[in-house]
Amino acid sequence: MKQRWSRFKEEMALILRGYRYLAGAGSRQMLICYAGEAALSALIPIINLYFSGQLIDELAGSRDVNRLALLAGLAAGINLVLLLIRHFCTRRKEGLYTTMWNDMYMLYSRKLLKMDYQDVEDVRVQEKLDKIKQLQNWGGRGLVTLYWAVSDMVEGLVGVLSSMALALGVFLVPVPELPGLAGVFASGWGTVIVIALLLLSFVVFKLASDKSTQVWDSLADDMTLVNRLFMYYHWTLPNDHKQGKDMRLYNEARVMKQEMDEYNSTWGVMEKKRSPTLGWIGAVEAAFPYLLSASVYLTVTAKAWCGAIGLGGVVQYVGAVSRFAGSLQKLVNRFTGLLSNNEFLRGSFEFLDRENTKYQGTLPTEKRLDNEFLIEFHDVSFKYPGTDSWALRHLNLELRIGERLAVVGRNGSGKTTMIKLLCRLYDPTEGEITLNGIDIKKYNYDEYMALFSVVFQDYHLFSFQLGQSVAASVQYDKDRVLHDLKEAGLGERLGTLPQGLDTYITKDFDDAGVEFSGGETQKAAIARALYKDAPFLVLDEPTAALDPLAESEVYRRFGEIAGNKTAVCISHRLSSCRFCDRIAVFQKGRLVQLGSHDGLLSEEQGAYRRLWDAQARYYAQEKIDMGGILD
Ligand SMILES: Nc1ncnc2c1ncn2[C@@H]1O[C@H](COP(=O)(O)OP(=O)(O)OP(=O)(O)O)[C@@H](O)[C@H]1O
Repeated sequence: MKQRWSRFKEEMALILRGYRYLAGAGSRQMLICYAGEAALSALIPIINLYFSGQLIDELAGSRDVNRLALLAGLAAGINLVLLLIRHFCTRRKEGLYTTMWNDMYMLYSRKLLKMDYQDVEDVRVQEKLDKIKQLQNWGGRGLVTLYWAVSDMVEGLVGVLSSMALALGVFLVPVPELPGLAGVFASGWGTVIVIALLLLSFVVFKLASDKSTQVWDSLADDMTLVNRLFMYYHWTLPNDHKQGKDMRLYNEARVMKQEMDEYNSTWGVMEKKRSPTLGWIGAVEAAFPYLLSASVYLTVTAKAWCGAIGLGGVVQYVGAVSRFAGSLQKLVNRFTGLLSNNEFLRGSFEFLDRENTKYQGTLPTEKRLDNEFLIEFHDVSFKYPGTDSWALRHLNLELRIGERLAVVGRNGSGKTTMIKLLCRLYDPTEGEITLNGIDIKKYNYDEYMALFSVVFQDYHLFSFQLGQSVAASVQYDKDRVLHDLKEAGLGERLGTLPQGLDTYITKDFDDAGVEFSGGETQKAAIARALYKDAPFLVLDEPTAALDPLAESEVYRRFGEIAGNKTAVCISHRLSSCRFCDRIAVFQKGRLVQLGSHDGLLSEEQGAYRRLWDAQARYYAQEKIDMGGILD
């Protein structure tokens, strides 16, 4: 018993935590409006029942005009005031509705944005979030349940208390002894039967609610993958125009159809599994309030039959009883629903409470105008979480101040991984990376990140206005943005944009937006890195999408663009490496060569020489095939 009580207290504490969370997330007003509207919705009919009973008794009895007028006036006045307040709450609530959903989604997106990057990439974390969203959108479970529960809980509670107050009289009226069933219900036994049914209802509601929770939860596990496929096939693929070309050229609609058929049959099986159980649970839940009402109706009828209560009393009590049954069902249903929802609430909090495990240092980074920052990799090795193979092994490397370092190597040799470690998106599995002699983990993470401007291979520009995208900010320095766009080679194109920096990239938010070509988008991404003006400039395949002239321009002016920054450039175009001070050659996760272009070329058996020869041969062949057109 003690254990049950402490379990119950735990459950209640979790529900309260949920409400505090929502109120803290900006939904306090919304919750108050919900509660106000619900309380008045329950109270108004009860007040009307009371006045109806009084008016009928007066009409059937002394028919005093003054008292009739007073009762009618009071009823109308109270109704008017309460209806106005309720209307206000409803309107306000509707106005806050969008904000509420915004707050709800923001809770999760804010958490994702602050989460360690390695967790965001982790498919298990993604699955957890998918499950939360799926339960929220389909079953209305999790935090969102607390919103809907406010209405029913308050309406139910106010309804139960007020109808009990109104109906109490029927159980207290003294009655003469009556024969048969009427005697049972008119006597104290009627009250006992009502109370027994009431208690039984609680038990049945709780059992039914537990069962339905079990069904939902087991389905949620099964459905997570199906739901992801659903979103991918029905939403991501058809709606992302960038996928449209491949979809058509490779007739991928065929694959989609097959997958959708598969999905539909899985869905059908799930539905079949769910429907009967949830159906009978609903039927049992609905039956009990009716049994309860029937027993009170019998009590009222028996007492009215023997003349213990008048016509007005019958209207008042019958009305109160039916409201009581409805309110009780609502209250118990919602309350047990809230308790069973705790299972999902726990899932939401597990996600929201997930601690960042990445060590958060406190040291501020030095603010150096001379960019005297020295980064060193000390015997660094790295495995991606959940994998057994080393993506990087025993890396020792120094990024010298102000130097231009090119990083080359075959696909999968660990180049991008090195950049991810450099920016602390991941921490080394072994070894350490230092900045000016201190382990980078000890620095304040945000300050450390501020040292890097990176253009990743899979860079992403948001569909904002061009100026805002480059500055990554709503307010920005226009002259600097213009300068950096020109530096990145987008100056000429900028002149053709009717709205200049205010032009939206893509048509997602504006019909007049521009769809940049792949190369133009890459130039804008380079401009964004330049605008950040961090001491380290890291470019991962920065010219993959550029035309030959634009590419040679970027490399020719690489030194100028990088200024006094330390620049790291990953590239498969080895000719571009000639512009760099040193070249690091990676092979199967290891740094196998490090030196200048000329030095590395002179090592005839070296990896760099092999890569160079392979590429040079290709260009020489192309030159022959094209009959010297390129000369
Ligand atoms: N998120 C990840 N999870 C698990 N393994 C990964 C992940 N990202 C990369 N890898 C693996 O790590 C190894 C190194 O990948 P990395 O992206 O660093 O190669 P790269 O040299 O940049 O290749 P490329 O030239 O193709 O861009 C590869 O074997 C790759 O499959």
